Amino acid sequence: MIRFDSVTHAYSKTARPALVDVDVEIAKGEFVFLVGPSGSGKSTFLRLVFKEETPSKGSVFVAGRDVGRLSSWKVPALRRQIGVVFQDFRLLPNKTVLQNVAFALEVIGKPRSTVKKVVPEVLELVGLSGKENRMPDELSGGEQQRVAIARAFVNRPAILLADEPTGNLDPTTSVGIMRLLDRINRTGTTIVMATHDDDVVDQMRKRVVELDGGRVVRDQSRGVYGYTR
Ligand SMILES: Nc1ncnc2c1ncn2[C@@H]1O[C@H](COP(=O)(O)OP(=O)(O)OP(=O)(O)O)[C@@H](O)[C@H]1O
Repeated sequence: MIRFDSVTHAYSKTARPALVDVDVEIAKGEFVFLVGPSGSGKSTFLRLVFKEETPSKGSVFVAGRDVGRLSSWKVPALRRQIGVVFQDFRLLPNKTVLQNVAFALEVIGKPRSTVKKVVPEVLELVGLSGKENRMPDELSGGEQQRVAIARAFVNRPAILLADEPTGNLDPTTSVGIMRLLDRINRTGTTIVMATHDDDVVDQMRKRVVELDGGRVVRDQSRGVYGYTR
């Protein structure tokens, strides 16, 4: 589903590369944690999948396509296959829970009847039924992240990328978010999650890819967090 083929990426010609000669293959339906010290290249890895950045060398394949060579008019179609969740939720503050999730479908031109049907379904899936009309600032951090996950998943993308999704949450709330991501993964969605959350990684026992200085230094199935910060 995702393949990095000798990928090196530098943000500028003079900068030290953020990723160096990375070879990673992620199959459809896998759940992968990206771990590593701050600045090791985790977010850069995710940005390359999403084509927010294009590799300086090597190729990134998503669903069989070399995303570095994708023409710009095809990028929206690529991004429709990928949901993204961030540490800071990034909800639209002036829209309700329902409107935040519906908006993700409206911008890609889904008919109103589809929006009306699928938004309540996904809000039920993430455990937010009954809170449809709240504003983001009337929700807890965990609930806000559930809205963000609903928004990322409402279009049923093949891939969900999560950059430190539990970074702003307390441990108990984080467990709930991880259960939700696990449930989404069980529907067949491939998940790649960058994290510093050692408890989460150790509890889930999924594949762990560790980066250090932009290089892959460990790739372990049913892995643990495995290094001290
Ligand atoms: N937009 C950018 N422009 C220039 N350099 C960048 C940019 N984003 C990241 N970098 C550099 O690339 C390297 C990798 O950064 P990246 O954000 O991928 O690391 P990370 O592992 O996600 O870190 P953290 O855990 O702190 O989020 C770092 O040296 C960083 O300073």
